[in-house]
Amino acid sequence: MALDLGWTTSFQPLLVASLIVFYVLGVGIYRLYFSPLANIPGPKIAALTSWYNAYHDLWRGGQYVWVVEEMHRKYGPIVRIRPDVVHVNDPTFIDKLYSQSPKHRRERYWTVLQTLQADGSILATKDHDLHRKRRAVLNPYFSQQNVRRLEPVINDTLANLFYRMDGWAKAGAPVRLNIALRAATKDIIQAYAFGEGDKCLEMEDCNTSFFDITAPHPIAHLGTHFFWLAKSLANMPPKIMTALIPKIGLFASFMEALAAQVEEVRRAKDLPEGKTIFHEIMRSDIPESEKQTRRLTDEAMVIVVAGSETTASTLASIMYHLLADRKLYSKLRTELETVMPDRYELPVASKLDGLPFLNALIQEAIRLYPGATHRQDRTCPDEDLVYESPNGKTYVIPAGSAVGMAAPILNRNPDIYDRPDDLIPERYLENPKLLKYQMSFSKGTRQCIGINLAYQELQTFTAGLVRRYNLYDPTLKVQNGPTLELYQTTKANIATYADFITTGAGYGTQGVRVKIRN
Ligand code: HEM
Repeated sequence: MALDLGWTTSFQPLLVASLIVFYVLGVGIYRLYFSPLANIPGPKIAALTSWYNAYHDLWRGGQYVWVVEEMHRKYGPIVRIRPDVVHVNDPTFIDKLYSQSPKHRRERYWTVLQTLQADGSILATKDHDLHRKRRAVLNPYFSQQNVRRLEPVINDTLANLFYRMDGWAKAGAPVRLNIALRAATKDIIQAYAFGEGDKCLEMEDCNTSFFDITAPHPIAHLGTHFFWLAKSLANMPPKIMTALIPKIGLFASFMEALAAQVEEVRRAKDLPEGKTIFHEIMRSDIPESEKQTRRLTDEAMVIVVAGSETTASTLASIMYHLLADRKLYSKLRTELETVMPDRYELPVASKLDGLPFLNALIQEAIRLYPGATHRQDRTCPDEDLVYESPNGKTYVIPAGSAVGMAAPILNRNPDIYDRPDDLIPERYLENPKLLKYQMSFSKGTRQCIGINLAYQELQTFTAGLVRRYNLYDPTLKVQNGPTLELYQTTKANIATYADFITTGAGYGTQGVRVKIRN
C-alpha cells in the first residue's frame, strides 16, 4: 500500500524541485569551498561543473585544450580545469607525475580510460598491477632490438608506397599524403600483430573508407562525457549501428573483422615462435582469462589504431615542412646522401640512427605535432603529490585526485622553448637536454609502448622519400629525377586545430596533398 503523507499533488513537484536545487547548491558549495582541490587556482566555472569541459570538447569540437592553455596564461602553471582534475604546465613536474618507478603506482583516470570502448586493452586498464602484467607480455615486441628485426617489413612497405607513387605520378592527380601514410603505417602494424593479410597499400583507394572512420573526430570525446551512450553504441550490432550512424557502424564492422583474426590465431594448432605479436601472446603463459577473444580484440584494436594514425600524421607534417622549405629539404638531403649514395636504395635503419639533423627534425616534428593530443590524466592512489610553483607557493594534490598534462600545451611551453610555434630542428642539436621534456609519447610506466616503432617508421619513411624525390623546381625545364610538390597545402592544413584524442586538423582540410612527377 502506498504511503499517504497527506501532501497535495501540487506540493510534491515543488518538494522534488527544492531537493534538486538544494542538492545542486550543496554540490556547488562543496566543489568551490570544501573540495581538497578548492585551493588550486582556476576559473570558478571549471571548478563548479564538468559540463564546461564537455561543452568545449563536444559542442565546440576539441577546443578545451586551448581553453586550458589560456587558463595557464591567466592563473599560472597549476590550474583546476574540472571539479575533479588539475592540469600542470610545468615540465619540471613531469618526472614526479609520470614516475618511471614501477613502485610508484600511477593509474590513468577515467577521463582517459573511457575514451576508447576497449576495456581489455592496456590503454584502458586502470589497475596498476594488471596494467603491468598486460604490458609485460607486449613489451618484448616493442623493444628497440625487436623493432629492428621488423626492418624488412618496414622497407617492403616503403617499397610498396613507392610503387603506388609511381602509379599516381603517371595518373597525374594530386595525392592525399596523409591517407597514403596511414595506409603504410597500418600495413606495418597489422603485419606485426597478425602476419600477412590484406594490405591497404594494395587496395585501389588505400582503404580510404577505413581511414575516414578512424580519422580524428569530435566523437572521440563522447566516451569521456557520455560514457553510457558511447558504451551502448559500441555494443549495438554493427548492422543496426551502420544504419543509425554509419561512421560508428563501420568501426563496429572493423572490430568484428579483428575479432575474427584473433579467433583464427586462438584456434591455430601450430603457433610458431616469433611469428607475430598475437601468436606470441597465445604462446605465453598468461592466464587463460587474458587470452579470451574479447580482451585480445580490444588489445588488437588499440595497437592497430594507435599504431597508424599517430605516426602517419606526424610524418605528413614532416613532409609538409620539408616540401614548403627548400633550404630545409636540401639540408636533410645532403645529410642523407652520406649514408644513401644511391637515391633508389632503401634506407638501412642502423645508418639513420647516426644522422643528427634527420633525428633532430623528427624530434622537433614530434614536439610540434604530437600525434596524441589528449590530456594524460593520472591518479596516484598511494601518495599526495606536492607541486612547488616557481613563485614559491606549494600545492598538495591529495592521493587519488586526478592531475594531467597535455602534450600540445607542455611541448609549447615558452619557458622551455624559444619561438615554441616554429619548427626549429636545431634546438635539439644545440640542447639535447630538451628531450627530457618531450611529452608526445607521455612518460613513465604508461608511456607509449610503440615509441621505438614510431621512431623507426619516421626515420625510414622520411629518409626514403627525401632521398628518392627532389623538390620540384619550376625554374628547371627538365627535372633531375622524380619530384614532389605541395598541392594547395599550407601550414593551416597540418596545424593542430583541435584535440580529438588524435590531432584534429581544421574542418574540411584534406591534409597534405602532393603532386608527384616521375
Ligand atoms: C608518433 C606516434 C605516436 C604517438 C605520438 C603516440 C602517443 C602515445 C601516448 C601519448 C600514449 C599515452 C596515452 C596516455 O597515457 O593517456 C600512448 C600509449 C600507447 N601507444 Fe602510442 N603513440 C604513437 C605511436 C604508437 C605506435 C606506432 C604504437 C604501436 C603499437 C602505439 C601504441 C600505443 C599503446 C598500446 C599505448 C598504451 C600503452 C600503455 O598503456 O602502457 N603508439 N601513445
